[in-house]
Amino acid sequence: MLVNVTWEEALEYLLDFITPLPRELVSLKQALGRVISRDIFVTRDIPSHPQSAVDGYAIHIDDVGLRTSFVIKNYICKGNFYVSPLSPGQAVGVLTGSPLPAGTGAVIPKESVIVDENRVVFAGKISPGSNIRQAGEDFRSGELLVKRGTILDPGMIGVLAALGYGEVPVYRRPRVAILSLGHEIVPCHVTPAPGQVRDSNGPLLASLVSRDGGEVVGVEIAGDENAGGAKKRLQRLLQNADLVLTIGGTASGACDQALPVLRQTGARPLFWGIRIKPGSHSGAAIHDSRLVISLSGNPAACAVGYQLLAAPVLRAFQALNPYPYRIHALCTDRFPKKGGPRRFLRGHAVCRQDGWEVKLLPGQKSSMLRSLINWNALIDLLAGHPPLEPGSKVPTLLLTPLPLEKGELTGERYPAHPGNS
Ligand SMILES: Nc1nc2c(c(=O)[nH]1)N[C@H]1C(S)=C(S)[C@@H](COP(=O)(O)OP(=O)(O)OC[C@H]3O[C@@H](n4cnc5c(N)ncnc54)[C@H](O)[C@@H]3O)O[C@H]1N2
Ligand code: MOO
Repeated sequence: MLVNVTWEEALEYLLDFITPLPRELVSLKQALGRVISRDIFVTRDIPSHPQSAVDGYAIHIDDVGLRTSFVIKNYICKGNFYVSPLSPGQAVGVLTGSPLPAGTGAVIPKESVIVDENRVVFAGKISPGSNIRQAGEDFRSGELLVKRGTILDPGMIGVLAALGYGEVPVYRRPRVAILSLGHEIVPCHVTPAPGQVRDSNGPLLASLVSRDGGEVVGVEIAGDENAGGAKKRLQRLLQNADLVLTIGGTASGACDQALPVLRQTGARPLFWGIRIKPGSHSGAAIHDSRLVISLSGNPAACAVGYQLLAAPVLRAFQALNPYPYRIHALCTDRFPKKGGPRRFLRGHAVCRQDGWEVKLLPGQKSSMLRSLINWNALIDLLAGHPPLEPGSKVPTLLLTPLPLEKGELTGERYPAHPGNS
């Protein structure tokens, strides 16, 4: 077992054990946020045939811009989509989206014509192709639509539905079990007795896992079970999970049981201890082909350990790029501590007109929960760093998938009312 490794080394040891999970078909209704497991091509033109863009009258190509009066041949309406080709001098009444008869050169909107019994008169100007949606103008058959490894978003789901995909091929979601090992931990709905602590890390990790595309298959607490009980619990969770996250007991105190319990299950430790703060006692082990990542019990250390170790693993299981986005951001606040190991500070990053800015969140002790509110970035301070001053540029990891391009502000959400100033 390797001890006190760098974060990069820890990550590579973990990623070396991961291959993308098997593929499965899911219904389009369940596909939002899932990762597509093979390239998907457009299977037919959209629209599949020329269509009218307006309610009006289709006229022949030879009449466009020349003739003003037409004989109404018939109407394409609900239940009557077939019409024989148009001839010069004829008009066919159409609705928005109607297929157009062969020979159509333009569609005149109905508000621009005068209808007189079986004739329609149009005195305005119209050019060839007006008000016609051409076949394939939106998507062309054979075009690459969604690349393997893409996270499906609502727009893609709309296009897949238009193409008739009832199901799509995706990578299976990683199954993740969460186990709190601390003897003092009780479920969050329980009023804790003196010395007991509500389980906040379990629900925290469960929501991070769900947000990152994982399926939470258990959130359990070993509580006051003896080591044998915790071992059995972990063994059972390992049977149904690709990844188990244990919480607490990572330091080397008398009651710290993460590493001993892992060893009792027959898991092989990969590394223990990382040269970072918080999360310095995190470790990992492998059991058959299942991974266990042991995170600190201290809430902020647990959350940072998750982002640095577990989130990349979840992405790798789904064939996504595992590494977090790195930006350089202007830090708005002071952090007085200096020196010590590489430190990850919790921050809130925003993209301003002139670049990224990161605010240091209050409550940076690893025992505190406060910095997890509005948390979307980790400021990465190298070992031996000087105090952080406002206005310094800092390497920062982004924790939520955000577009990296600098956005233009297109308007104000709540423009100031002249009377309110
Ligand atoms: N003598 C030393 N003591 C400690 C060291 C050290 O190096 N030497 N390291 C400190 C650091 S740094 C950290 S981080 C923690 C690591 O603690 P463990 O991973 O062993 O976690 P526990 O001792 O079990 O718990 C720590 C803290 O977290 C609370 N906790 C645990 N589980 C949960 C949960 N599911 N939900 C909410 N809170 C939880 C627990 O009650 C403790 O308060 O060790 C330091 N000590
Ligand atoms: O490892 Mo502790 O997480 O440094 O705070």
